[in-house]
Amino acid sequence: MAKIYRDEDINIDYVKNKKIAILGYGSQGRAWALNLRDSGLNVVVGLERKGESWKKAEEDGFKPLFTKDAVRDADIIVFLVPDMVQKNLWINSVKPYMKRGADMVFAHGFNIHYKLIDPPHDSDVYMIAPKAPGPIVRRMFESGYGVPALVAVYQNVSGSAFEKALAIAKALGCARAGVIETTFKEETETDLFGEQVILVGGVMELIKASFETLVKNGYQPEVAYFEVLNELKLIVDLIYEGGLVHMLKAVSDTAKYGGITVGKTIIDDHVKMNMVKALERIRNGEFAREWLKEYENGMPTVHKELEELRNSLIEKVGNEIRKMIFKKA
Ligand SMILES: NC(=O)C1=CN([C@@H]2O[C@H](COP(=O)(O)OP(=O)(O)OC[C@H]3O[C@@H](n4cnc5c(N)ncnc54)[C@H](O)[C@@H]3O)[C@@H](O)[C@H]2O)C=CC1
Ligand SMILES: CC(=O)[C@](C)(O)C(=O)O
Ligand SMILES: [Mg+2]
Ligand SMILES: [Mg+2]
Repeated sequence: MAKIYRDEDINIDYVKNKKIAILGYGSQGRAWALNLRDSGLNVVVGLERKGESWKKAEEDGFKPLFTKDAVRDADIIVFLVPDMVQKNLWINSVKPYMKRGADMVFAHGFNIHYKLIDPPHDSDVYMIAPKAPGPIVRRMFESGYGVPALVAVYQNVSGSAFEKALAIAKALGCARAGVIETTFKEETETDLFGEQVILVGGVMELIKASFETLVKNGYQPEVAYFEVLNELKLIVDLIYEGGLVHMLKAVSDTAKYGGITVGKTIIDDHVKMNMVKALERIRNGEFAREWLKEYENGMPTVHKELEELRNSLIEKVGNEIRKMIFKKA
């Protein structure tokens, strides 16, 4: 079994008096900046322009700086802007201004693994990848818990890159849950696989397909919404709390039998073959190349699909239902 590091295994002193520049104040950036500050670390937020993120950081009590000023005397530079943006930020606003030998830190291995960024040879390069969306990283920290994270070292010039990665993971609250060592390759490939095949892509398409099937066959959209979307969270909560058997114990025997037998006919060998194909495209770099091109063309596919989703029945019905059921009685 993989070694799981927890708070008591980790010494935060490795990053205690270092100046940490958090570049970006979005999903992960805000969570990192706030959690690290609350853990007593020296954080500065670096941004490219005085826009929404700048305002948000100020509201949270930071004094943001332009990237080049934030990195000038930083010991640790954390890249928390979108993956497709990191290369340009690195070339234009970090590399020419950073202190020699400053650490380069990532929350996902994409830019290093696919060689978009070529880090200087005298820098430690490591990663802390929280396995949760940014707002949850913050929410769990505030409630005294944490989300799990993976840490990895790509370059260890100082000899203490791994210890620093663990220290940051602890300051993020992740070692309250558990921190596991991985490589940039393993984190990048499994993270992309997870989000494409289940977390984002798979779950979304299962929800859409089952909703459409019910509605097309004459059932009320509201009934379909409760069945395939709202209750999904409640079932996943049971799996999260206690595993698959725990969930199966909570549902009826009818659901157990139906789920066990029919589930396999839905997620059949053909679907598993598609999963292997998706993994193959991640491993051979085909997905990364395609995504880079999509990004360079202005993300036409992403915009088109989001627009279609916004106008879809499941979103319209869901928006109305959520207004009702999340309103305090
Ligand atoms: N979203 C998440 O919960 C997770 C993200 N990650 C990783 O964390 C990193 C950051 O991702 P997110 O937090 O999702 O990013 P995000 O999309 O929330 O980042 C937004 C921030 O980047 C800035 N930004 C956007 N475009 C920019 C540009 N062209 N130049 C300079 N700054 C720009 C924005 O002003 C904002 O401050 C990525 O490597 C991602 O893979 C890892 C785990 C989960
Ligand atoms: C939230 C997370 O871990 C993801 C799905 O991998 C991501 O946002 O890239
Ligand atoms: Mg992830
Ligand atoms: Mg991801």
